[in-house]
Amino acid sequence: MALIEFDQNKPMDIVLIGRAAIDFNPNEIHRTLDKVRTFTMYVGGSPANIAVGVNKLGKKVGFIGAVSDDQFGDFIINFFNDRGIDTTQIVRAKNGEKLGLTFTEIKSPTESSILMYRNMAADFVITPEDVSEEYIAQSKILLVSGTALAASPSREACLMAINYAKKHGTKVIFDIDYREYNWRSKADIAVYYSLVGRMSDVIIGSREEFNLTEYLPEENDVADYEIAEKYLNYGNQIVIIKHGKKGSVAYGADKEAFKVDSYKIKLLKSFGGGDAYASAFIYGLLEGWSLADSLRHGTAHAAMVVASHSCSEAMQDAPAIDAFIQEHAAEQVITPVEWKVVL
Ligand SMILES: Nc1ncnc2c1ncn2[C@@H]1O[C@H](COP(=O)(O)OP(=O)(O)O)[C@@H](O)[C@H]1O
Ligand SMILES: O=C(O)C[C@@H](O)[C@H](O)C(=O)COP(=O)(O)O
Repeated sequence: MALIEFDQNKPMDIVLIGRAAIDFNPNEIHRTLDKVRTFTMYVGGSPANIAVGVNKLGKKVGFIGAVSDDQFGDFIINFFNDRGIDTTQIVRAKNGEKLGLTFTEIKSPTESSILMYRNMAADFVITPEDVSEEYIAQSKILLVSGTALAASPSREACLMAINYAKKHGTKVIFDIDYREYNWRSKADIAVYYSLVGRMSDVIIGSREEFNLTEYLPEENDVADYEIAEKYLNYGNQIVIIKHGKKGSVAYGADKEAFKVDSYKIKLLKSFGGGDAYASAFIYGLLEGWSLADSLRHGTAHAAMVVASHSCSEAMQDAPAIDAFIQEHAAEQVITPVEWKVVL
């Protein structure tokens, strides 16, 4: 019995609301950004990466967002259109707002960082009026990406989208997706993240992101399972807490809990894993797989993408992920654990 039952009469598999942006990843690696001369330009933005990932896995994907009215906005829309990702719900910023740009830094074989240029970001101009109730009603899943809650009217657009999803039985996945830029305060983060977390069906976030959701200091003694129980009690079916290269823990409403180790790979960059994880995990849910199989697929996909130069263009299809899992069959990454496991 799948943890989450989807309405198979809904023709769209997932619609995502949030930012589409651009990643400029350095071609010269293992040096600081000020020493880089050339970059490769990729579609970026966590929800856009997830959209590309779920699309690559063969699912029907739509995107709700706002992009700049310039060549960078064209790049996003053309990239999505070329892959069959529906762009009918993407609007153009009207007052010169710019597409978010992320300059990534691959400092060393183990250390990366991202530098975001998000002044007058176009993705924040999506309004509640831009959100179509009918569009959301015909999708099995709505994914809300947390950074879209950082400013209005994008914040209200997300809450409107959630209202439509709850009205029409569309499952809500909250990818916490914290980016420091644009938030007024940590209190605002806690207000909006916890609000959406009380309305979602699945929450995915790093432990740092859950600390922000709970308004906890970085150093605290709250265990993962305590946070998970809170959001399961609000009605979530699954809570996933990611811990970087240490892996993740997952808690199901059916009281199953799993510790998930990372696969051993040659790391190229430490970002991109979360979006790959989310896309392949969601694919597993849509396929009706067990929690464990969906977690394995997400973890394998994450490993493949952190070993690659791109995020969006490194997303894999199902046969490639299955082959990776076979090649790494000796690594038993999934362990059923006691509910109160501490990573
Ligand atoms: N160094 C690594 N080697 C292998 N897998 C990794 C590594 N870092 C992250 N991952 C995988 O990517 C997933 C998400 O990474 P994490 O950093 O927690 O999220 P995010 O990328 O959203 O910040 C992890 O749960 C893990 O499965
Ligand atoms: O989310 C952004 O705007 C930056 C992303 O495009 C970038 O690829 C990245 O940081 C990936 O995010 P992650 O998967 O959460 O590490």
